[in-house]
Amino acid sequence: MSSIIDEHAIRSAPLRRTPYRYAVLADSFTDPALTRRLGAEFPREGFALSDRERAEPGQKRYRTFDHQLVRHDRPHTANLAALSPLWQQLVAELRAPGYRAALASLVPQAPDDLALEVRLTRYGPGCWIEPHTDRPDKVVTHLFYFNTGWQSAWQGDFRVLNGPDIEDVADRVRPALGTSLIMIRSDRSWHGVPPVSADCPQDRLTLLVHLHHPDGAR
Ligand SMILES: O=C(O)CCC(=O)C(=O)O
Ligand SMILES: [Fe+2]
Repeated sequence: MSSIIDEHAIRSAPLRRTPYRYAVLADSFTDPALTRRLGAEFPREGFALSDRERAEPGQKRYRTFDHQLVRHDRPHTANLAALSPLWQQLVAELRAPGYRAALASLVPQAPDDLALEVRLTRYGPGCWIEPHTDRPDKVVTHLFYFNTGWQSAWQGDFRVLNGPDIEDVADRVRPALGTSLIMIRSDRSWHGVPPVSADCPQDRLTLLVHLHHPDGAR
C-alpha cells in the first residue's frame, strides 16, 4: 500500500508565526478513503484514565483517557498488536525515518537524536487539558484528529492561546477527521482544550506525536 501520511503536506506546512510557530493541515493523509477508514477504525479498547485535576505547582492539570503506542522510540507491543492493520501501518509510518525527517524539517537546527512518543487519547464528557506550553524537552508536537460532525457547542476545540488564559484565544481548531496541527514548542506555545460538554455524544479522538530530547519524559 502507498503511504498514508502526506509527508509533502508536512514539509510545506504553512507555519504561522504568531503567537508562536504552528500550522494546521486540513488534509493530513494522502487518500480520503484511507482517512475515512482511519476514523472508523480508531481504537476503542484499552484506554486508561489519566486524571490529574489537582496538580503540584508547575504541573498541568488534565483529565483524559490515554493509550500509549510508542514511548522513547520503543513500541508498546501489546497495544500495537490490538490495532487494525491500517492503524498498524500508520504507526509504522510514524516510526519511519521519512516522517520524522519531514516533521523535524520544520524546526530550525533540530537535533538528529530526537526520540519519538506516540499516544492515542479519547476525551469523554468533562475531559480537558488546562493551558500549558508543553515541557521544555518537547521539540515539536503533531496532533491528528478523527471526529466526524463535531459541533462547536460540544467545546473541546484545540485552542492556540496568547498566554495562560484559556479565553485569550488566538485560534481554534476543530477535532475534525483528517485535520492535524503541528506546534513548535517554545516558552510561548500556550495551548489547551476546554472541557468537552456533558451532553457530547461522541468521544473526542486524538493521535498525539511528540519528538523530544532523548533524556526527557512526560
Ligand atoms: O488533544 C489535544 O488537542 C491537545 C493535547 C495536548 O496538548 C497534550 O497532550 O499536551
Ligand atoms: Fe500539549
